[in-house]
Amino acid sequence: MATSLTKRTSSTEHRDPHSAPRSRGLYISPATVKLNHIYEQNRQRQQKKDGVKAPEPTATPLAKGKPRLLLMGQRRSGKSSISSVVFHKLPPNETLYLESTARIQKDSLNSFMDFQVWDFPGQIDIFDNPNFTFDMDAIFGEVGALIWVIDAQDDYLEAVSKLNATILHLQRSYPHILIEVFIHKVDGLSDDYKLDIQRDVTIRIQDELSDQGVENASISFYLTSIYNHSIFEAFSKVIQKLIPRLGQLEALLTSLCRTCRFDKAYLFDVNTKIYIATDSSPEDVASYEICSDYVDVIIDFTEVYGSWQRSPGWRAKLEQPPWPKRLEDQIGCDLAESGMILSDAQRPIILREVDRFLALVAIMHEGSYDKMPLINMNVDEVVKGLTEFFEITKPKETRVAGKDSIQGQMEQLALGS
Ligand SMILES: Nc1nc2c(ncn2[C@@H]2O[C@H](COP(=O)(O)OP(=O)(O)OP(=O)(O)O)[C@@H](O)[C@H]2O)c(=O)[nH]1
Repeated sequence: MATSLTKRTSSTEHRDPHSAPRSRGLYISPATVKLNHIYEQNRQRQQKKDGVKAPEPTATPLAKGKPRLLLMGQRRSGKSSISSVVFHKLPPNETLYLESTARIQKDSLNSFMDFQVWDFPGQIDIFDNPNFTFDMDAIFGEVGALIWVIDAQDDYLEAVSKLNATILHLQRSYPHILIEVFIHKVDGLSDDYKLDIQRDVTIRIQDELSDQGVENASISFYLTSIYNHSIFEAFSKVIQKLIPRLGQLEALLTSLCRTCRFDKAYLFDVNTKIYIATDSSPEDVASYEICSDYVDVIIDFTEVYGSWQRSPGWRAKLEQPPWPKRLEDQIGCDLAESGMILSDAQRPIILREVDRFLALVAIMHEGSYDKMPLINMNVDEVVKGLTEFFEITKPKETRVAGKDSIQGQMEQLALGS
């Protein structure tokens, strides 16, 4: 069995939102469609309430953009570190040298779903700043989720009260925005203390909001640190909320796990190690960690060997007995695949590339190797289903172009090429 996965082809780029749209700007993801719909609903509701004609949006948010995640919180709470570690693979220790952010940092991420991550400077209080008036629509109009970062190693009372003020503002004008609270830097804190902080922060926010008559704000809390997998898990859960028809992806993975008797299956965005879907079995941190480390190993391996061209002589040698077959026919699938056995539990892990951004990673049962042909067949079908799932959301012209490029990638990757 050969090991191969495409190189990191998705790019993170700093892009001015006012710059000319890219050719892929034509691509309208369902998440964007949903956001646009909510945006329009709010605009009309506001218009009815105020009795005045709300301004038509200058350009539809749909045409402008991609779902946006906004990172906010106090100075030095860890926003830039989170964005650098998750989206730019900065080693956590190197975040010590990050400078304070002075302007909004905008990252456009081209992945299985195009989205933006904005890092908002902690030194600016957007709702209480006599020196500036901000264009709230430009900042919050397309936001799918606001991630509020609280430094758990510091006095967090002020951060909580600013978060409360922000939620109250957003509830009025942008009630569709999901509020995701990262209680951050929990590394080095005892488990009991972490849970105490989480309970305290939750109660303070709920009390304040219910005093103000806000009962149904959508707020979630996560304990995070850049020094372990928790930040990737938290981001995974936030991103999943922005994926339309997530239930169908989960159903596909659940049925794969049932058919092949897998312990757990994840669909990973290989560049960020965010999992965008998993099966419905209970969450298991250890499984996520091992699968995510495995994706890392494969990516590193591929960066070294991925574009390695085999010489005709070497190829001929590989195609001789005891395996007298074309190299392409010696493997279970024509895409990239990889397998590994965990030495402690004897549970093999299977990895299969879905497209250039996504990989299916699953933990199998002990002894599953006997049933490999059957498992490969089922995995093939699920990979086909997943490819279709992401393909049908693209407009026709993007679909054709995308297919070509994926095909090109696959040709390169066809084992041994
Ligand atoms: N222990 C620990 N330190 C962290 C963690 N995340 C970030 N830090 C540290 O926190 C400090 C501040 O991080 P930044 O990312 O610059 O904070 P920021 O919120 O972007 O700050 P502003 O740009 O001023 O708004 C850095 O020294 C990081 O190394 C974490 O999970 N654990």
